[in-house]
Amino acid sequence: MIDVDGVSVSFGDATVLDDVSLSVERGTFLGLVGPNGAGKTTFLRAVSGALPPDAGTIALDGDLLDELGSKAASRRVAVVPQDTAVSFGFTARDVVAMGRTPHRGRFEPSSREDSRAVDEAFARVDAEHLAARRIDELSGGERQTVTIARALAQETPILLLDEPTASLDINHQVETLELVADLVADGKTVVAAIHDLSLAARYCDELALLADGDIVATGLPESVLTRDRLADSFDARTVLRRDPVTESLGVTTLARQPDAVERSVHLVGSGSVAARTLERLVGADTTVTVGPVAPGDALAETASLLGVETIERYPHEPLDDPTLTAAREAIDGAAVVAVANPGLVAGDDRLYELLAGRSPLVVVEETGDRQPAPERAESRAESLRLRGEATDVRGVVDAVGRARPLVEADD
Ligand SMILES: Nc1ncnc2c1ncn2[C@@H]1O[C@H](COP(=O)(O)OP(=O)(O)OP(=O)(O)O)[C@@H](O)[C@H]1O
Repeated sequence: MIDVDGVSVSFGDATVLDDVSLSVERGTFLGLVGPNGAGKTTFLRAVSGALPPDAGTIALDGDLLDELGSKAASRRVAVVPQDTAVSFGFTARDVVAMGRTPHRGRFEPSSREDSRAVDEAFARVDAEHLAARRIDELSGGERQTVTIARALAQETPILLLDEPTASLDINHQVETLELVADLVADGKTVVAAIHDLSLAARYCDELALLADGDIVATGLPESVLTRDRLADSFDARTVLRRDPVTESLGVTTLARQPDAVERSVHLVGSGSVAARTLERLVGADTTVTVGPVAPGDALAETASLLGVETIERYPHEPLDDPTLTAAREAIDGAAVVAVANPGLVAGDDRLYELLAGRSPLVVVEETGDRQPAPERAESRAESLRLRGEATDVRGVVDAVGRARPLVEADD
């Protein structure tokens, strides 16, 4: 068990960890998440004993770390650091054997016990084929595997990993975290700094969110990762949903818009252009309403994930009166109306009538992705384009910010 109590660490004037407390039960996989520079590496270095804190205590299974001595601490905690320094000329086996140093006297040769631990570590990470290779000739991912093997050869009850998946491809990310989860199932206690929140939520038993020098939340992934907390800690707008395959929490980060545009926008349209338009508008802090749109459409699904108020319509049927009234109110109430896919929208007579005199209007479409529309709809779409600010999806926030009512619409 790891007990961190009131730990503070400063570098010069900068306080990186400020009175941080955290307990990790034995046999737990704890994911340390938080923005760049939050202090995750510093926290791991403090727990490993490499960086004595300025204040507070760290205890491993009840023993104070600063009273253990470095060799005894190295028999309790192994570290897989973020940047693996390349030891030129050493073989992978030499590197893994270095994990045995805490178990030997200073000038003691390696024992049969050491050899067994090294063999087992290679077997555990399925990397026997790398043992004779030179470490400086391995790929980043292979080197990472060897570094994990070195930590396993250390045979410690606690393992700390600093961004273990950072340099790995998607298969190796999952393989590495599967391995770590197996080690935890076998009784190891693991703390890992992980940037990928979806992977962290999928594999970790618990998460600790570190931001502004303190742990702002700990607990089950779904209780720690909330939209509001991610907005506060990462300054990110996110969509959270349960992954249908893994059933764990998936986190999608919306594109951050440089400037907030605090205008109310009503978005009419359908399909992926409309969905991506919505993503950008929500990312820019506009107050958006959506519709009418049929359930199951990409726009409707995105609106539901983003918690955006949506007017629904029956698919493949003319707009009924209540839906039309709701749409008229939303369109009249918004500062700007955005139309995504004007060719499709203009094909709907009643919808087109709602939009025809509306100003200001932003018309969003992707060149090369224009929906072929029947002749009449195409000429109406052209009139919408002429009346409004025409833009592609990437430019929509700027266009909404610029859009001003046409003078004739004020008459
Ligand atoms: N040895 C050091 N001397 C001075 N400042 C340091 C030192 N180590 C870390 N810092 C500073 O402490 C802060 C936290 O760094 P740390 O590496 O712990 O963050 P992190 O959460 O691991 O970041 P990242 O996600 O980018 O890896 C940063 O502002 C960093 O510049």
